[in-house]
Amino acid sequence: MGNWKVGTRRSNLALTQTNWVVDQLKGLAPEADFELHEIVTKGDRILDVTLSKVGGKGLFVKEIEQSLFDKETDFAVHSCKDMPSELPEGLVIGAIPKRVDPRDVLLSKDGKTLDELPEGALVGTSSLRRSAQILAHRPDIQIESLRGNIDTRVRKLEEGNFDAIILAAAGLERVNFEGEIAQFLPVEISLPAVGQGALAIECRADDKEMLALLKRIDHEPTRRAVTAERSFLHKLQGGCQVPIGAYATVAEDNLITLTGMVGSPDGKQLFKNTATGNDPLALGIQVAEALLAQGAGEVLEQVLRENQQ
Ligand SMILES: NCc1[nH]cc(CCC(=O)O)c1CC(=O)O
Repeated sequence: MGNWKVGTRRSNLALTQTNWVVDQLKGLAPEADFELHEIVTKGDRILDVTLSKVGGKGLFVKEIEQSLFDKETDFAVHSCKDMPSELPEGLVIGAIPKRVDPRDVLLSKDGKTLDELPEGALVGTSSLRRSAQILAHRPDIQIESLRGNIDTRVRKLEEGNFDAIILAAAGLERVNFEGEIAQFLPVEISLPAVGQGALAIECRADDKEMLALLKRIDHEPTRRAVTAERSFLHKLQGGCQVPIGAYATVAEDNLITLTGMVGSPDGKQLFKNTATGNDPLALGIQVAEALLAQGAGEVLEQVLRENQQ
């Protein structure tokens, strides 16, 4: 039943994730057919500029969403953290499979941990969220921009351009680079990006047959956690260009505990709040409002002003 066209980015990580999803679906619907369509996004094309300066939300998803609207594809596999907090009218997230490790990790010369890095060490990351939190923990560290696919970033570390780099555990795990990890950063030090470690499968809102198939690989606790994180992000109007982090877990009683963070890129100001609740949307808004009450709004406005310059 069904002949599905699948939109995917072309990177090793994107293809690995897409193939993983297709394998899951084939296991559930052996008679279905899947055809991969590789799509190059703006975020893939512009590699020489710091992400926060490229501007615009959804850098890695726009062209893929267009192909869904045009019916060139039927569903698309994204890293959840690359998805803007609001989807265009007519598209929905049909499934969020079980999340893998959400943490950030440090890769370094000689396997040094964050605390073992020498005074003034050079750390590569283009994420304001990561730089804010690293600098809050180690103000002596020098941060330098680092973009590109996982392979490119690891190569730049190996070529000696940095003392350490920071990446997502999930991406490394998926492309079998875990061996390179020097340290899993505790979420108390580096709160992950919203949705980090989870996949989001997007499709047309009116495609009933597609939705019925995707529902079978949806993981309810992950969806609840990620929905709370995305509600938090949406309330703060954030994208990948602002220093915002969030991480939610779901306990056995189904209650969600969400921690949210807003920081200044220099790490001198870091606002955090944790709350527990049953309704993911309300919980996200509650944690966002707690941060705004602490003064996080001014920090976010400052970052947005600087990005526009
Ligand atoms: N921003 C790019 C991106 N999008 C998703 C992942 C990793 C996989 C994930 O978090 O699900 C990465 C690489 C990274 O941040 O290290």
